[in-house]
Amino acid sequence: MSTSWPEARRIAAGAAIPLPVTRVPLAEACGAVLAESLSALVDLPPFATSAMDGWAVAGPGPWKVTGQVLAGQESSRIADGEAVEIATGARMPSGAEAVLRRERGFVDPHERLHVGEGEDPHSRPAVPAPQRRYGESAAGSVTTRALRGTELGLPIGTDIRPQGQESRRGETMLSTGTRVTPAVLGLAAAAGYDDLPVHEPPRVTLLVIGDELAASGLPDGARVRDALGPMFGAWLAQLGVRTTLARVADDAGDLLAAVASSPADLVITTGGTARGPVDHVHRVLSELGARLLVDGVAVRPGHPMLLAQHGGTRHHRRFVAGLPGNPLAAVAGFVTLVRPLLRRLSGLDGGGAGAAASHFLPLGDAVRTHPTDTRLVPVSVTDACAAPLRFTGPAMLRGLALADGLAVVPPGGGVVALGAGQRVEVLAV
Ligand SMILES: Nc1nc2c(c(=O)[nH]1)N[C@H]1C(S)=C(S)[C@@H](COP(=O)(O)OP(=O)(O)OC[C@H]3O[C@@H](n4cnc5c(N)ncnc54)[C@H](O)[C@@H]3O)O[C@H]1N2
Ligand code: MOO
Repeated sequence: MSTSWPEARRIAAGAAIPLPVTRVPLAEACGAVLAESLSALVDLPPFATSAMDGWAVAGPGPWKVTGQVLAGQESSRIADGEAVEIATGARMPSGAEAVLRRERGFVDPHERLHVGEGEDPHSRPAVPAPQRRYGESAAGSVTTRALRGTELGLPIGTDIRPQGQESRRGETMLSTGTRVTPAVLGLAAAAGYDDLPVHEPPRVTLLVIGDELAASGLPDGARVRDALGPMFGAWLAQLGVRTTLARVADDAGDLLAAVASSPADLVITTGGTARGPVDHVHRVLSELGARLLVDGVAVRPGHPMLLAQHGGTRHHRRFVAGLPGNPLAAVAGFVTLVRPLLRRLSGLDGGGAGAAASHFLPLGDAVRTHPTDTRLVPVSVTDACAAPLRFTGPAMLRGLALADGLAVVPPGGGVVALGAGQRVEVLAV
């Protein structure tokens, strides 16, 4: 009895429990999923810094320039009427109230800093003046009042990055269940982390079944190239999964040994799910005493897909996902069963950038429905519409290779097509 497509997806997501938590150095954390929320270990920035190269000033100008402070240096307090030359990112001296950008001020021959541009070419700033000068209105005319006003003092806080502007110490910046991306690593480092608590990445054994499959070279005689090993190997790596690939002959004993000896959290098989003379997946699962959670799904392509649980313990479950051999059918099995299961094992809970595996879009063209089964249709996304592609038979990958996603077309019942403009879920591929 086949399971409906939405139910199969729910069963796969609900079957797994997140893998144990471990702390790993930042250099090893990319792709894993945060097992705790990420809070700042310090204020960010940890101290007030200059946002620009120029001068840190205190009180009204003109100012006496008393020294220089570079990024990474400490500086002493400045008093009203004083300034220090300052570099972007340098710690603001105490007493300083604002930063005057280099291109908006000049130092006269008596070491006094003014707002504006100096008359003496030697006193001009090294950096060319911008087209619109400080105190100039957006319309382009310099108003004397604005210039005189700025000479009196810059608005307090000008071009200063205040301490804690981005985050206060202890503030939660990312929630548990966020995928660690390069940006997350950068943020974690800035916030003071050397290692991160993450879920162990799932381990997968990918068993590509079929005597007819060649691993390299041109297909010859009655053999074809294995398309699924390269495709799923790369896809699993993108999901942060450690994968071992093995090719298995159409032999029940070989398959049984390969599944039984795998230490992985999830064994994925491809091929051998139907009822042909050498389709051994069901028999092998039965010999292993595996419990079938999903045995056939009302979806096109991919209806022979299955999911089973075998061995493992109460706290560490182990699974077998049987994907059909037809390549696009195998992809349907991957997005329906494998990806939801792996997301849950990894500890993903839907938070964070790039976490969404699907979104909703209007169809660019009408799509035929299946009376009783969900259809997964390769689509390209143009002008925020999902446009169905050609070359999308179950044995084909040409359409999928151009696709941005798979549109989920629910069973039609009596309705033969979904019209253009109807909104559908689009699964990322
Ligand atoms: N009598 C029936 N026959 C079939 C049915 C059915 O309901 N009744 N379902 C068909 C459907 S739908 C599918 S999908 C396939 C599923 O078959 P299997 O999972 O048993 O897969 P195989 O028979 O091993 O292979 C099918 C097809 O796919 C090619 N293949 C397999 N692995 C790869 C690979 N790694 N790379 C490229 N191509 C691969 C294989 O050569 C076959 O052409 O069953 C239908 N039959
Ligand atoms: O499930 Mo088969 O999916 O139609 O190719």
